[in-house]
Amino acid sequence: NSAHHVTGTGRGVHGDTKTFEVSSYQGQYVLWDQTRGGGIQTYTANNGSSIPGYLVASRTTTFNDPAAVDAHYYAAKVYDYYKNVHNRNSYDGRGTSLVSTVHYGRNYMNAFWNGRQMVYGDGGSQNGYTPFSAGLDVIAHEMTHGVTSSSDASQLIYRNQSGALNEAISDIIASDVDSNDWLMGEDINYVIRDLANPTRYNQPDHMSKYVNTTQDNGGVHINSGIINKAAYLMADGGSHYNVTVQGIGRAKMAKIFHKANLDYLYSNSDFSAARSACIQAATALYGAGSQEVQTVTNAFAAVGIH
Ligand SMILES: CCCCC[C@H](S)C(=O)N[C@@H](Cc1ccccc1)C(=O)N[C@@H](C)C(=O)O
Ligand SMILES: [Zn+2]
Repeated sequence: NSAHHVTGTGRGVHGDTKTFEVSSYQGQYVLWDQTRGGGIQTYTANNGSSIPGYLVASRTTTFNDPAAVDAHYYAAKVYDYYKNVHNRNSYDGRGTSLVSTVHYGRNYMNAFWNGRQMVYGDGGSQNGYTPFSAGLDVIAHEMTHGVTSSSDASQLIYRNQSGALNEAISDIIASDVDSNDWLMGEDINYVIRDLANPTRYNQPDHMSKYVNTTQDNGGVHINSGIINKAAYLMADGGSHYNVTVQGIGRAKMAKIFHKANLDYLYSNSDFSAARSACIQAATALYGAGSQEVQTVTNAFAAVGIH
């Protein structure tokens, strides 16, 4: 009812004033947007590790927790992206409420999806103590893990090639949401991946450079560079290892990966299965023999996946 559609305001981590949907609750205002799906709720762990923690509240409609303001604002942005671009209601397509927790742990230099919700650390000395919720690409990355894990087809086991694919899909969709560059982490003072040039941040950009390791769940944040590069080539085109790719644009590339994730990938799909899944998705979306199918085929060939 109308009591619930209250406009809140607050400054984000970078000092910018944002407005967002809040609710009146027990005589206070809380970061609970009841206008999107089953709701968007933002909590704080108060630098503890039990989640979700406490619903962020304020005595007025002004909120003074920049990390929470950004988490809440960007969660709504990514909700709207999935609804408007992919016609998907929340991460599971069923409108399940979207929950975030900020101020997780102490100087925690990461963000993650714990199977049910998004969780953000406050950052540390390596990124100027910038909370991880200050980056739209971070929120989009984490929510996309929720999409992947709720797609009964894929799950994409978080290890080795299926895990690197899981990570790549989160980066790829995040690059369509935060679409003015191909970098990951630029808004949290922590650029750690570049889809256009994975080698810039020590990621492989071709199968011949695949890293077999026990670190990082079998290199899920390392080998994702190979799939990330293929996605970049699909979108912007280019020549890579003597293979030329005709770009089809970021939007079509993201539709192909999203459809592949939901309909054609499975828990232990490897990089070769990702190629097949993207070809099948492009065929379903744009037709056999379409430029899009050709571009997908060539992009995977360019990174050594046939
Ligand atoms: C706790 C277990 C590890 C979870 C890893 C999460 S899903 C993850 O991949 N987080 C992103 C955060 C991110 C997203 C976009 C831009 C910058 C940073 C990530 O890449 N984490 C790196 C630091 C990592 O875990 O190695
Ligand atoms: Zn991730």
